[in-house]
Amino acid sequence: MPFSLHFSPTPLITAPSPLSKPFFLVPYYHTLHAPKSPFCSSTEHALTHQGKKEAFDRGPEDSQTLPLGLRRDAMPSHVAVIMDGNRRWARLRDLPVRSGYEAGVESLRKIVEICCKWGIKVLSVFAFSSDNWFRPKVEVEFLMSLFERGMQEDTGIFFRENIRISVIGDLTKLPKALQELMVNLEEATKNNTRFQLIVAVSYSGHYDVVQACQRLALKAKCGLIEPSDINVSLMEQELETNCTEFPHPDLLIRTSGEFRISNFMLWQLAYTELFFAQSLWPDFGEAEFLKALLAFQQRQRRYGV
Ligand SMILES: CC(C)=CCC/C(C)=C/CC/C(C)=C/COP(=O)(O)OP(=O)(O)O
Repeated sequence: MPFSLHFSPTPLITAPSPLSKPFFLVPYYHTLHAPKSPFCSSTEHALTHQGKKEAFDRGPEDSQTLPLGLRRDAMPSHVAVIMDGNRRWARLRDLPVRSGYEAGVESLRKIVEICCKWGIKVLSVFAFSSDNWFRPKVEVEFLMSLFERGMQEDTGIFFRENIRISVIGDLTKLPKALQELMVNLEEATKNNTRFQLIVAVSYSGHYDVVQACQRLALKAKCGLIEPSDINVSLMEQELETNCTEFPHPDLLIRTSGEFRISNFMLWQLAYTELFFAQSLWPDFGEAEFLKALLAFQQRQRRYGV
């Protein structure tokens, strides 16, 4: 099951993740609020609009616990991740490449769960770059099948947990069935407000800037705008990250010890804080994520001022 998100302590869970431990069994946690079950008690209730309002529309202040030292008031709104090192992880274990990607999906699931618990609003992940099309066909096909399964299996979790899914990139290159699944899931979850997962597929920063320029050029050609109207704000309205309230990642994490941006969100990363982790993505878990967030909270962001 590549991308079925299991959140603790949802009663429907059959195989809880380590995070489903009661808060008092997780030693470095401290309680900021009395623990209360954050999720509603029945799927039916969760799926009604009223139930959704009552059960999920909570601000970060309702998250039960934060690890010691992590400040709620300095939490990044938008975290972007370059999930690097899946194939190396598999090779190190003499496993097929696909096992690396599958382990990568599991890692993503855990990080999404943590984002929801700790009150991060948006997570963008670089799941497939424009250049990844040049990888061996069998690998590309496997990744497409992973995306397909991710968009198909147990999508009810996105409604139960009030999660919005957005996909950015040149979707026209994807298999038609996958395009449809993505568009449908985006549409179905577009009013979910607790957390937004942005999946970048067939995406590159160059692609994004070029498609935005093309749209602006078209508007100018149709007489809707003057070329001299074009400014940062108009440009940002055309970038693919116009799907989120927080288009500029506060923090970018890249795993696997590489120190590159690799053509991810080039425009949007202008003032983003960067964090490079040694772990390969499938090994990147709660402890490492916490390290990145603590480092972020130590930074002084001056925006050139
Ligand atoms: C449903 C969903 C959103 C799935 C996401 C799956 C996932 C983890 C994709 C990552 C793909 C990718 C090309 C990573 C780069 O690391 P690499 O694999 O190239 O690793 P390497 O640097 O070791 O070769």
